Amino acid sequence: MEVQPVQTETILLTGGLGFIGSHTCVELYKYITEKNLTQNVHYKIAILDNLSNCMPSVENKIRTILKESYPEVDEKEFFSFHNIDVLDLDALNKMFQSFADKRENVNFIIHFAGKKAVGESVKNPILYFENNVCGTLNLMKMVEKFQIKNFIFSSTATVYGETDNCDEDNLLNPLQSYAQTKTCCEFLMKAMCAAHPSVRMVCLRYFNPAGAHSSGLIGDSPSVYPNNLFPFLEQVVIGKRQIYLKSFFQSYKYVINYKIEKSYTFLVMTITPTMELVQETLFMLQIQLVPIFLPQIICLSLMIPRTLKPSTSVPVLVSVSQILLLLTLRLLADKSHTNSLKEEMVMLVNLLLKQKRLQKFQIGRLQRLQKIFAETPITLSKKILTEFYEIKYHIYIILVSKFALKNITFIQSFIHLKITIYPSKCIELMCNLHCNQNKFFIFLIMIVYIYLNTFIDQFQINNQLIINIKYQVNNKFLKQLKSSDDKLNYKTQLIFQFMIIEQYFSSKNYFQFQFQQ
Ligand SMILES: O=c1ccn([C@@H]2O[C@H](COP(=O)(O)OP(=O)(O)O[C@H]3O[C@H](CO)[C@@H](O)[C@H](O)[C@H]3O)[C@@H](O)[C@H]2O)c(=O)[nH]1
Repeated sequence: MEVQPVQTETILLTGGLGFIGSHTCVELYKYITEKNLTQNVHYKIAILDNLSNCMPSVENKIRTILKESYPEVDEKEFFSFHNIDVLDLDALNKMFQSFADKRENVNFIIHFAGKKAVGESVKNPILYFENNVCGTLNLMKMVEKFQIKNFIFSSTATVYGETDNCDEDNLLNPLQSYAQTKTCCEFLMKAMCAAHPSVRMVCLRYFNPAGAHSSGLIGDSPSVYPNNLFPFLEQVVIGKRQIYLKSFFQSYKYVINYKIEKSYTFLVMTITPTMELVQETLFMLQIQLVPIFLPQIICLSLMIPRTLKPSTSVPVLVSVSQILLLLTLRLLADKSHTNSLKEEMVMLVNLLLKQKRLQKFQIGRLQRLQKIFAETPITLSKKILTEFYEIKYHIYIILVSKFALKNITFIQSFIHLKITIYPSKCIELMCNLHCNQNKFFIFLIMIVYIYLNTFIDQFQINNQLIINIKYQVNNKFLKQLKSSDDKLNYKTQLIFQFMIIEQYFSSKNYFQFQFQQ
């Protein structure tokens, strides 16, 4: 029997050292490695990046993950990095030609290289149009010249404009330069599809992606000022930046210095549903985001180090209620710290009671807490939690940790809503967030899932992971959430991009580029 020669094809990820690109690379590598074992066509991955918004070290971090995933495969053979700018047409030509010469033709491009800061795009449209549109135009020249058949484009949900209804059939309404550059690129792709019917193109219009790889090696770590809330908060946690969080219910602040260590026990989020508070928070965080990208609800998260040792390295200004809640959680998690934590809480409460600017209800609460401290640890924790849950319009999400899984009945005593999560690569990786509650909810689940995976090692989940979320919100919101329960998984505009990419690779016409106006 005649043996078929193995053919090699290269998948090119532009901007592949960036946030989404690096995760795509890792997932794709797993995918191609499986394929390479069974097929006559072998795939290689090449990353092209000009390093303008990423750390050069990401390359090695990706390699580490690849090696760990498949120790038996030599990653150097299947993964290469090229420090090239998409604006440099000569360099692009040379690179594509060199792949062709080696008979490793590029047949897939996933295009992430682009600038993405909305605020900056408004101030500097020329930079954005040049970078995003000309970069894509150059790649289209390569598509034409080297007869590349598959092109996936990292677009954005901002092409829809200020609307909650982001159906693909909607009219596009890009409001700022960033979105306009992406829309331009989409039109260019549409024109290319019309001119070259055999070329398949896909646009991914995602919202705010967030998350990190479970190895903790790669995540959203921009080299410039973070544009998203989560990398911002993460930089606070690692001590790169200071953060000033303020409780919306307690007007004073308490400065606390905690040494932030690598391993975290809990992530607690305080969510507040009004836009004013969002604005206030952003102001506090000194983040400037264009409002349409914001969810109606914003999460403030604070990660808690495994050991709560006072230190001068990272001053974090948080609200008293958060600290108390966190200490309570610590208390629940680790009985050995019970006494010292209890002392810490007592100290905190006493200290707070001495504050001059306390309001009546705050004094009442602190006094109730004082009484609670006299009780046994478990009753104490329950009571404190209950105390916090009574805060109207606040939602506390307790992440289910190893501890919590063991104590699921305890957690269940706080349940109002039970959510089942089907872990999948796609969810772990990232999903997208937009302003409506369904999506927001999925976003939360995703964050919960990502952090569980990232920070709680030995965390075993088989098919289902139940996250219990206790919340106290107004009835309307609650009803809406409940009634939308069934739709949570699929009836959203979220794009789980890896699902898409996988399907894209495996089905011939399914993702034929579609564009409607
Ligand atoms: O001309 C450029 C501009 C950027 N980059 C690189 O491209 C990557 C972009 O990644 P990052 O800034 O982390 O952005 P992501 O969060 O991955 O954003 C992706 O998703 C956005 C939509 O949400 C798109 O706008 C972006 O183009 C796309 O990269 C970075 O490594 C940059 O160094 C280039 O190589 N060439």
